[in-house]
Amino acid sequence: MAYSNRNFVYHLRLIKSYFAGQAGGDVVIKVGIVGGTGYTGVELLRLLAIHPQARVDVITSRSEAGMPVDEMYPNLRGHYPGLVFSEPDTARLAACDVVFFATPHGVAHALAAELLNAGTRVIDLSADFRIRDADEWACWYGQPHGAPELLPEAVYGLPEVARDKIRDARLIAVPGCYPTAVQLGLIPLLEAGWVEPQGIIADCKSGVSGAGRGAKVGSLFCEAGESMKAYSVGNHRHHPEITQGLSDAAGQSVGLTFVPHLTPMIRGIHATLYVRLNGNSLKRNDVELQQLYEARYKGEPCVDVMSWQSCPETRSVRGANVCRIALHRPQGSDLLVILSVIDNLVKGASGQAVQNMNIMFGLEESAGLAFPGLMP
Ligand SMILES: NC(=O)C1=CN([C@@H]2O[C@H](COP(=O)(O)OP(=O)(O)OC[C@H]3O[C@@H](n4cnc5c(N)ncnc54)[C@H](OP(=O)(O)O)[C@@H]3O)[C@@H](O)[C@H]2O)C=CC1
Ligand SMILES: CC(=O)N[C@@H](CCC(=O)OP(=O)(O)O)C(=O)O
Repeated sequence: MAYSNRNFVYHLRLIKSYFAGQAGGDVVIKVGIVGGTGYTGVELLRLLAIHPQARVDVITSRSEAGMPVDEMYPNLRGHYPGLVFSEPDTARLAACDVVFFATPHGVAHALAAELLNAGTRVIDLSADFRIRDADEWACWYGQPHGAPELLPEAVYGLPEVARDKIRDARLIAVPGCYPTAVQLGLIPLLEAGWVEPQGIIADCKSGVSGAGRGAKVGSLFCEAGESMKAYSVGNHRHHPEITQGLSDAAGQSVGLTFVPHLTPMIRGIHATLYVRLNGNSLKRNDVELQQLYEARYKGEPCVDVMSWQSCPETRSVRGANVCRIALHRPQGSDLLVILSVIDNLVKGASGQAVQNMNIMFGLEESAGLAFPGLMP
């Protein structure tokens, strides 16, 4: 196949960013964000405000075009002088090194190819490229897949699994919030083959910001502020995404019951995961189980394996790009309970997106992300 001009531009940018990263540093990554007024969009702005090597050049909103960013979000006052929301404009976005899509499903389908062709890398926070099979995506998302030709090159951006692929990727599908908490909680056991791959139960609780900023009756304070409810029992759209990741880890298809709940907190995901040890692994003691997790996540900057039988709190990861995990084995039974917590807007979305950007551009993986959670 002929080496096109587009490929040349892309590889030139890649080489420049790689060497700038190796040089330790003074590279400035030009960032565009599509969907800057939503919760994941403003979280990207908060994180990138203190990022040492990124500069937000373009931020879009159709409804707030013309509005200064720090007028809409006063927490950003002083951080983005002169930055104004603008209508999505592909030419301006294509002048960026990387564009984040913090938009509803379907938007990245429509715009990603043009940006990639211009040599801009794309990090999509929506589910547009998370499921490998276009027909399965269409089935769960209720619309035809808008860019099936891009699926083969899309990399599922869970750094703890796909770091090497992320490094060279042009198009990243940032994992969903529930899928991040569930996969990180279960991957060590599934990779090791120590648990029954059928009969996995993921009982998950989410804060209300998971539903986005758009006005919805279910997100009103009077509806969600002092109440808790399960929803989409057995048919949530994250089911195929979680199953895909867990099956990859297990090397065979897994059986999963996934029950999400809406809880009266603003941020946070708490996943309580139930699995049964299989045949030979029944003999494993608590120390071996704990060591499995500690070894699997050794050196991972964004995963914290807590001590045996700890109870991680969502507030301990509030605002932080961390997944905290703890293991329990009730009364020495064959049942293991794994607790996994993240902030849905950080490790579950925007923080993980920035982590991917850091890897793609050869920066320190936790650049701009190494701060603790907010307690109380
Ligand atoms: N909230 C969360 O915890 C998580 C969210 N995600 C995913 O991230 C994405 C964004 O979520 P979230 O920030 O919560 O969503 P919001 O509803 O809060 O914000 C959506 C943003 O997209 C813009 N937008 C909407 N439609 C279009 C369009 N057709 N073209 C261009 N821009 C558009 C909106 O601005 P405007 O209409 O003014 O253009 C707004 O800025 C979603 O796909 C979501 O599923 C992933 C993980 C966690
Ligand atoms: C509380 C709540 O409503 N959560 C959302 C999931 C978060 C989200 O935006 O989904 P993606 O990760 O697929 O982008 C939901 O259940 O639909």
